[in-house]
Amino acid sequence: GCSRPLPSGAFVYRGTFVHSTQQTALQILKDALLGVDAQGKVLISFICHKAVFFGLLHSSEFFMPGLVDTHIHASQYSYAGTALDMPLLQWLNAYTFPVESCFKDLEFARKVYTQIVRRTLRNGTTTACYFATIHTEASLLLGQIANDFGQRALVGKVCMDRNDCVKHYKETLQDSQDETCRFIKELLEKKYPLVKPVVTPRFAPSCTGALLEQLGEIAKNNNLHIQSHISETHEEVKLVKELFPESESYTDVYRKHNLLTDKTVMAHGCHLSDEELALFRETGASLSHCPNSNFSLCSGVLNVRNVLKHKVKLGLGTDVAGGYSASMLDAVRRALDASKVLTIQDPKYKTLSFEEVFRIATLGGSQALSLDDQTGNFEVGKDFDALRINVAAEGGPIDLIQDEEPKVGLNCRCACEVSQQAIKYGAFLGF
Ligand SMILES: O=c1[nH]c(=O)c2nc[nH]c2[nH]1
Ligand SMILES: [Zn+2]
Repeated sequence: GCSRPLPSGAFVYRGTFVHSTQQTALQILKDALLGVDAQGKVLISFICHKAVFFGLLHSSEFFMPGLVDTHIHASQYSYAGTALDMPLLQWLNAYTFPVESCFKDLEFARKVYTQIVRRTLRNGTTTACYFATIHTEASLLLGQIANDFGQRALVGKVCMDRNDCVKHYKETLQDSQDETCRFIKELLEKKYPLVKPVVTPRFAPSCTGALLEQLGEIAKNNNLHIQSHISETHEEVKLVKELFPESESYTDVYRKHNLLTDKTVMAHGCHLSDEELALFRETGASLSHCPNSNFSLCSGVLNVRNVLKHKVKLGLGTDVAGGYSASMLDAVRRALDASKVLTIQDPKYKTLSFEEVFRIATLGGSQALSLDDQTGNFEVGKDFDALRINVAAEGGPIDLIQDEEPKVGLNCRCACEVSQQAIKYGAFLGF
């Protein structure tokens, strides 16, 4: 409350704060105060407080939570923006597996991983859930680079013991299991404060049932996160049916092998049935919506409204390099486009609002990764994981119409104030 003194080392910011809560998709708090303790935790939020030291924001600035990229292939950054002329299964064989096999070379890995971590941070991604490759050393290096740059990250060494097309890019069952254990052990031993391992079967078609079984065990025994892909294209769903005839659905394949938990995030899910979404809800597993990738590879359009109706946790992902952009701002725009495509097809479909997509990109992502005790919004006790946005930044990508005294009756926008329009257009949609 107002009368309690701030602990030493604490800092108070004053200005505009924009974030999401469970109740409100987009809350804009003007001239608010937020206290941060010496450990970087939010101490008080949005209350009056007699504090001496202010970090005062300019009127054209605001704070928002760091963006959460719930699905990105760090190893595919080198060919982002190219090679989008094939459907998923051919695309993997023609482009992805040959490039990923190059990460045996640690110097190549260092170059690409440094670039992607730097780029995503510059784009405002303070939390990323990464796929690396099958190579343990390079995957450990990605963890080290994320830690060095101060990005919160889940890092996955990819597991795959089935690959008929690019024969050298796969592991034996034993190697995949042993190397996954080594990767987890060595990454945890580094005690990076923000970087954790995630158990990463590539997707069901790349894994034998025996490997999925082992990975489910490893995740359970070490209480780890799990990530994979699910139901991205019709062709893939059909292939999974052929490869796992004993399972009732694609989702059932993962469930049977203990890979659906409340720390699981599955990318895509474009073609999941209502029964499968119910399984996600029951197990607490989440989905990562990757609209740029879904459009670029012509995979499908996720019905986000239906996912939300089933109360399945949902985040946004760039899915580089199926998605050509490493920016979560692009993911926000593409998510709005995807929703509008569904409304064009069926005018009764309730289009997602910008506010809802903002929440999915921040709070939703943190929930999807089960990191919402640490990040996602400015609730007390979470890390102060924030972006400081200046919509009037010199040389910035947008123009605000300046008018120091807006005239009544004219629709003037004043650059001296962070308006709803500036937040929406300036910070997200305008460039
Ligand atoms: O978009 C995708 N990118 C990938 O690398 C991949 N692997 C399996 N399924 C996949 N989907
Ligand atoms: Zn992917």
